Amino acid sequence: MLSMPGLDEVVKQCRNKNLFFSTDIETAIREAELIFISVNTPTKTYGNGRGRAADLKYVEGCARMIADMSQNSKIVVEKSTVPVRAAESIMHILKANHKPGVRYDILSNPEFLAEGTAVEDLFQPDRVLIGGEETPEGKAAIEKLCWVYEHWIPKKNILMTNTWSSELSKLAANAFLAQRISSINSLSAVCEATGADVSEVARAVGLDSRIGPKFLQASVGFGGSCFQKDILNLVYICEGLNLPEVAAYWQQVIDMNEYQKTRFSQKIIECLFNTVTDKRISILGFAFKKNTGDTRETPAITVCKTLLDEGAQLNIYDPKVEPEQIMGDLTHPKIAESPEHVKKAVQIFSDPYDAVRGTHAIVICTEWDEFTSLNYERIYQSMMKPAYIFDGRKILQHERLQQIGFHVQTIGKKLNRNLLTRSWGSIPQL
Ligand SMILES: NC(=O)C1=CN([C@@H]2O[C@H](COP(=O)(O)OP(=O)(O)OC[C@H]3O[C@@H](n4cnc5c(N)ncnc54)[C@H](O)[C@@H]3O)[C@@H](O)[C@H]2O)C=CC1
Ligand SMILES: O=C(O)[C@H]1O[C@H](OP(=O)(O)OP(=O)(O)OC[C@H]2O[C@@H](n3ccc(=O)[nH]c3=O)[C@H](O)[C@@H]2O)[C@H](O)[C@@H](O)[C@@H]1O
Repeated sequence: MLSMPGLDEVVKQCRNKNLFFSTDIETAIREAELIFISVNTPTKTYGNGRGRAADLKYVEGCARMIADMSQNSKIVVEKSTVPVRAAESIMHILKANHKPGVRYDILSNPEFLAEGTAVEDLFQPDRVLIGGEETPEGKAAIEKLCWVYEHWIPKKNILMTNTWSSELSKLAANAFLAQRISSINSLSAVCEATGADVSEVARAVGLDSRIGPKFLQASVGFGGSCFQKDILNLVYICEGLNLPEVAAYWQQVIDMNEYQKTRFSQKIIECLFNTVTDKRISILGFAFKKNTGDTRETPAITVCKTLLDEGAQLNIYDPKVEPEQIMGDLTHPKIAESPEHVKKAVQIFSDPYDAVRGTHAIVICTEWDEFTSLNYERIYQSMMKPAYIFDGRKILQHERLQQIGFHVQTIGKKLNRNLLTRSWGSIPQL
């Protein structure tokens, strides 16, 4: 994880008391009673299941290390997000390297924290989930892990299930969360075409206690290292289980997200008189959400790529993402046909006012709080005219911006007083 408010304090309090960092893996494994495997499980980029299945090579690497180095019994905890029945593969590796007197129990204990609120989520999780075998030994292992959490979490909030339910629940939780975003984003297109306001719709729908208000914020699309990866993994599993209808159902959540990112990007081009060639556009925010410097699967990449492919020049500002990261993402072989072209067309700024000066349009890609309190009168004066703002996160005061003179477009709301377009559907002809 790249950034975590509150983590420094926790580390300062605990370091060298009950928290020790070491690269001596052998000793660490030998001394541990419980071992958490928390390594990355990215989408496979090669071979069978490429682009969809979870790559378990790092998890397998850990299992082999544990098998090699253990001299007494271990409880191995799957903390990484894994496909259903991954625990079986881990157990297979551990058992194949059996040593006398060494017994392994595998538990699934998926992580539900979100980036930016990780420490908060750790202290006050909605639930802790522990899955294990329904044998006396399995139950004893679950109790041991439970005991760790009970130091700060009431036992009633610790849910115990069988291993496969626990593994699947993690994928299911992410799929449900992403599905809500895709659902509201699909309705944002309907709102723009009809005059309904997606925020009002989300509020009205979310007040139904059976639905609830969270995760109904329409946006340029969801990003982050997990939603897409985990749903692709779920789809892959369903296909492997010969459940094509179920696979297609969840695939649609990803497809809708792609549609939303593309729709927003195309809207920018349409509004800027159908051509952005040689126009300079400022991108405010590059992280996949606020309070993190993480750019994995950030929708900003799609927006930037689309504009760059159309010949635009970009000024990019993000308060937390390192310039090398932004350039690396945009020149990645999967994104850029010509990295040299991208390097010439993109400038990265450390000040938002410098980033927007002289540009034709501002595109908000991340909901950083600081973007709401910028001096937009000053910004307007410094921009090319007509000056456009595309608010992909619905965080700005649109009427106020229109009073200043901006042409404003956002997600899920048809804003009046735009020069040439009334809705995302109408393409101005020059
Ligand atoms: N990032 C998040 O907010 C959440 C992540 N998860 C899951 O947690 C897992 C880890 O995610 P991230 O922390 O984001 O990944 P990450 O890629 O940021 O970190 C994983 C780390 O594991 C290290 N690693 C790989 N193999 C290793 C080995 N054999 N020994 C020691 N270290 C090794 C990598 O070098 C890397 O530093 C994934 O399965 C993810 O789906 C679950 C909930 C939230
Ligand atoms: O498995 C994981 O890695 C984690 O994935 C998500 O956490 P995270 O990706 O850190 O961030 P979220 O807050 O869920 O946001 C994901 C994306 O959805 C977008 N989003 C979120 C909520 C919303 O209403 N609308 C919306 O567009 C965010 O801007 C962001 O791009 C889940 O929320 C965590 O519970 C889970 O543990």
